[in-house]
Parts: sequence; C-alpha cells; structure tokens
Amino acid sequence: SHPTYLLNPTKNYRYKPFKCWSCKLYGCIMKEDEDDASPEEYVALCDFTGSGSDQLSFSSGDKLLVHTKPSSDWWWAELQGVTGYAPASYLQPDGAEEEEEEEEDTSLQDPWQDEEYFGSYGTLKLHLEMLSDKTRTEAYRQVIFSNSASLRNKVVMDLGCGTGIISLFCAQLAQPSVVYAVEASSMAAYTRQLVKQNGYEEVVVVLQGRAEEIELPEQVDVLVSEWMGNCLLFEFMVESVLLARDRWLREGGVIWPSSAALTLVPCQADSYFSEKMAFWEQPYGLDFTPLQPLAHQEFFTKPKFSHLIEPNDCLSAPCDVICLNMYTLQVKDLEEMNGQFHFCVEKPGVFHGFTAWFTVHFKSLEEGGTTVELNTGPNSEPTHWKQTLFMLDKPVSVCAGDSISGTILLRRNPVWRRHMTVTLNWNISSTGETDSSQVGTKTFPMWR
Ligand SMILES: N=C(N)NCC[C@H]1O[C@@H](n2cnc3c(N)ncnc32)[C@H](O)[C@@H]1O
Repeated sequence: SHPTYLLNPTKNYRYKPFKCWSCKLYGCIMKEDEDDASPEEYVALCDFTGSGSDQLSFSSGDKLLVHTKPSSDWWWAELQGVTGYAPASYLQPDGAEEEEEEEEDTSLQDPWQDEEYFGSYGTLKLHLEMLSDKTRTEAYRQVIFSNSASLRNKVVMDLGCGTGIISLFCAQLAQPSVVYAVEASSMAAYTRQLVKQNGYEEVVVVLQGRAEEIELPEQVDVLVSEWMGNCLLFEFMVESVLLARDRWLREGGVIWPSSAALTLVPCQADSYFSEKMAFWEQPYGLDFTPLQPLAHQEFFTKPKFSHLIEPNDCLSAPCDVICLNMYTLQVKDLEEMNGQFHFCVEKPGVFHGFTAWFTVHFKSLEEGGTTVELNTGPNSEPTHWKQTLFMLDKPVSVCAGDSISGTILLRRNPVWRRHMTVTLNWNISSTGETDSSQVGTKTFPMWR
C-alpha cells in the first residue's frame, strides 16, 4: 500500500499543472518559449475532453501537431486546424510505438504496472507493515469472530490474501466449508506453506493468480478483501474486487467491506510548513528564500502520504466527501468521483491544507448484528495508512465562523490505471469586519 514502488524513475513524470493566479496560464513556471520550430507529430494515447476554452479535445489515436511546449505538462497543439493546450502525458511521439517495442519498454504497455506492483508484494516488507498494523488486522479478525456462527459451511473468497491472514482467521475462528485465498504475487507459494503449517489445508485453498483471471469451482457466499490504498483508492485494487464481485459473488452474497467513505477536513500543518518552506527564510543567518519556489514544487505539488494529523490541527468538523456502496459501485464509476464539502471553521488558525482519510464498514451477516468499523482518521488508533495531507500553495489565516466550501474530484489516470489526480476547489468566506472571500483550486497527482 506504499506508492513508492510505483515511482518509476525511468519514466519522466509529468506533474499536473496548477493554474497560476497571476498569469492565469497553465504551468506558470514557464520555460522560455522555444523559438517556433516546425511542429512535431504526436499521437494521442487516450481520449481527452478539454475544459475551458484554452484546452484542446481529442480522441485516442488522433495525430496532433505540437507547436510549442511552454511547460512539461501542457503543450500548445493543433488538431485539424483547431489549437489549444493538450496534456503532455496523454501524447506519445508518432512512430514511438515501434521504437518502444524495440527497447522492450514494457511500462507503457503495462498501464497497471503489474510487474512492479506484484513484485513489491512478493517481498515481506509490505506484508510485515500490514500485519504489524494491529488496528487494521484486528478489525478483520473482529469481523470474522463476530460472524463466526453465520460463516459455518459458507464458501468464502479472500481477494488479494497476501500472507493469508484473513483466510487463516476464517479457519481458526469459524467453520466455513472452504476459503479460496487468491493472491497474484509470488507470496502465494509461502501462503500455501502457512496454511499447511497451521493445519488448515482442509479449509483454505490458495490460488495464485489475478482475481480477474483465476477460475473458482463455484460461486462464493462471502467475498472479503483488504483492498484499501492511500486516500482509499490509490492502487485501484478496488476494480479487481468489483470484477470478482460481479463474477463470483452469488446472488444475495455478502461483500466485506460493505461500504467505504473518504473523509476530508481543513487543517493546520505548522510543523510540515516550517520544515519544508519556512526553513529557507534564514538558515544559519542566511537568506535562502530564492529556493522557496523549488521547495514548493518539490514538497507541495504532490500530496504527503503517511501524514499523522493531530486532532487539534483540524480547523472544523470533518466531512465524508465520497461514499461507496460496495454492492452497487461500478467500475466505470471509478473514472471520476465527485464530492462536496462545507466546513465551518471552529477556531482561529492557519489553513495550510486539507487532510483526507477513509473509513470502511463490515455489515454483519446476522440480521441486527453489529457492524464493524475500521476508521483511519485522527480520532482513531493510527494505522499504517495514517492520513494524506494536501498542502495549499499559500496558507490562509482563518477565524472562527469562517466557512470553507467547495468540491473534490478524484479523476483516475486514463493511462496509468493505478493512479489518479485529486482536484480541490475551495471558497473561503469570512464574515468578519470585512466580508471577504478567497477562492482557490489545486490539482494533485497521486502519483502520476
Ligand atoms: N492496498 C492494499 N490493501 N494492498 C493489498 C494488496 C494485496 O492483494 C494482492 N492483489 C492486489 N490485486 C490483486 C488481484 N487483482 N488479484 C490477486 N491479488 C491481488 C497484492 O498482491 C497484495 O498481496
């Protein structure tokens, strides 16, 4: 669940641009405009629908003429006489496909980056981190324990079982007829050993392969999975869970978790801001402020994952901005998920950014049974996910009574299928002496 394995250093990243308030152009850290060399031919890797008059819409396979590259993210391009900004990450030099094949560069042909992804889960590091997370692991144990009677003689699928801990809980605490423990990484071979070592090979069947591709001998009564990533959705393993639900979960079957929510709160982040930005004011009595734009680009352009927010850093009550019902959620819904928020600032402070976390619920198999909750927020025991911090470009002082309202948009990356961007739009309205309001917007790549 760490994004590090997806930071593919050989691929030049493209940061999403942020609208520069002063010049209202994309990517205000503009390189000198290259002299008007002859336009280069590029082919579109996927569809793009431009927003605003200055963006160019195109379809996958279109051949665009790129006239200038004012920033690494947005290029001035032309398609059939129409010009506008096109996102550079959607374009590939025309004819590069053949070269790509020659270089055996698989990363573009593997938008799921499965080699890195399942490679990283083939080692113990991430499994040790997840197993050491008692809050997470005990929550799943509680689900199995409190439903043990209803699990008797049931057929269970544990999707992405890793070391098999959830499947082992099922065999240890309940009497299911069988648990299909599906794991795509090479960890599956060890998981089979763990099942045998603990004497559960009669109950737990380990299948190595992607859940979308393996064959089960029967439908299942219960589909359980621990699929949540940073900001709930990063890795987009949830897509595999939905595909398995549609293919293997019998009518009336149960999916765990049954629902998920992404929660947001406006917050202070004094120590992070001081550490990364204020530091350059006067280190060792010298003025290093010319480095602040660099610090901004390097530290505040992407979200900070594994951030631990203190409850008193929250400037208002949190708000669930996206709620997923795992019975009705469709894969196509994952492309763009919208949420709205309205926060009432409860105390004066500095609005440095937003913090996000998630909560999942496990509905009981028994009518009226207790629902188990796994909450990764600041008022619960910390988990290995911690929280995710989105820093604003400029901190804003706020007073009690101010309101911060706006929208959040999670847009899945059309090329890199485990990645997304998070766009936040906000409006701060103060009802102090001077009725003022400040609007802002920022798009964060997670992580491409
Ligand atoms: N964010 C998380 N919870 N990650 C846990 C991912 C675990 O599920 C495994 N996994 C992820 N996707 C799949 C899939 N489609 N099929 C099988 N195993 C998977 C992965 O190898 C790792 O062991």
